[in-house]
Amino acid sequence: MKICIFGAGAIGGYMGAKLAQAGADVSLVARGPHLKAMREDGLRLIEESGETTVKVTASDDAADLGPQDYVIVTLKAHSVPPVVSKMQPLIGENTTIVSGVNGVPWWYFHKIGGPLEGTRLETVDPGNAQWDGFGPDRVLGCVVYPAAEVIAPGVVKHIEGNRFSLGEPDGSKSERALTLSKALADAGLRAPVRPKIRDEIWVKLWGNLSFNPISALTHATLDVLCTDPGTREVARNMMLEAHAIAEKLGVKFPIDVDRRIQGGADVGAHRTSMLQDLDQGRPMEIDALVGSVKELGRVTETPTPTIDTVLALVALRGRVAGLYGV
Ligand SMILES: NC(=O)C1=CN([C@@H]2O[C@H](COP(=O)(O)OP(=O)(O)OC[C@H]3O[C@@H](n4cnc5c(N)ncnc54)[C@H](OP(=O)(O)O)[C@@H]3O)[C@@H](O)[C@H]2O)C=CC1
Ligand SMILES: CC(C)(CO)C(=O)C(=O)O
Repeated sequence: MKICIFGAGAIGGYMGAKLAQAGADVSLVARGPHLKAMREDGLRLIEESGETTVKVTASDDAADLGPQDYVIVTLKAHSVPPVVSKMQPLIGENTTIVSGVNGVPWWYFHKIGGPLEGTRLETVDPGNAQWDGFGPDRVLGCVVYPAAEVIAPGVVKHIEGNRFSLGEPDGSKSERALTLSKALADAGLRAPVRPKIRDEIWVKLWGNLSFNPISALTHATLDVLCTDPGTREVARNMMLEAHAIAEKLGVKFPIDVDRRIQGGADVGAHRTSMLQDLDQGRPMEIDALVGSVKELGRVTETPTPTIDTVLALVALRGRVAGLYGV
């Protein structure tokens, strides 16, 4: 079974190293100095349990790797649409595409049923690049829980977590989902196949939607922004607006907003990924994490005044830094 990880940075590098260590037939698509280092010296993974270096097949050209059984996309959300055409050599008749990207996935309304079936989302899939270029039937949903970082070219530091929840858009326990789940489990990762992957997407999204832009605007860590009375209230209002949208879409939340905020506070003095991107001059994932929820507000005719306000502020912050909308 051939697995290609497209965008093998922090998350893709972590997953790729674990799969390679377990002897899976895995290849990585990356670029720049990180690719060069992985090719020359292997991929080094630093975990709490120790450090390992594994030899990997890596390229910046999908044509070197050929058709795959699974392509796991671990790019930042805004990096995917521009590379859909570059990914075509990886896609054969039965290739499954796993979307390991934060935020509202582009395939959200595929096989959801009801009047919104097939709705496309411009914020995450401008011009329908993924919908048309991959085809939604290939997609297996994924919620990424681990935290990791590329700390030097060719070196990935795992911070915490090993769960990649998988789920079919129609909720079925398909053969392709179970097969990938087993391959990931054999590599020491947790990959449960969920019947309602959208419910899990929303619980994760609750945090990314609110904590990430608030941290980028205030430079506060999670423990601070989740407990400061003012920013906690902003996060709470954003989450309640998102809750109203999600409920109209049939989502059932297993926890309430206060528990979700407490969960954020418990993570401690963590700088969210959006704040790290701002600090390090990398494009910010604003559309996938915040703009997409505003778009879903319009789709479901749900008011999103707090989300709109925070989006306007963080979008301008990103533009002023040259890291958004350029
Ligand atoms: N990191 C984390 O802890 C977590 C991340 N996530 C989510 O997972 C997704 C991936 O994030 P993360 O792993 O942090 O991102 P990274 O930026 O670390 O990884 C993406 C990698 O893809 C490379 N890349 C971009 N474009 C191309 C291209 N055209 N060809 C080849 N390589 C390319 C990037 O290179 P370059 O650096 O040169 O741009 C980078 O190495 C995001 O949606 C994120 O929100 C979710 C949970 C936690
Ligand atoms: C902050 C956290 C843990 C949840 O919003 C996260 O996923 C991120 O940093 O992007």
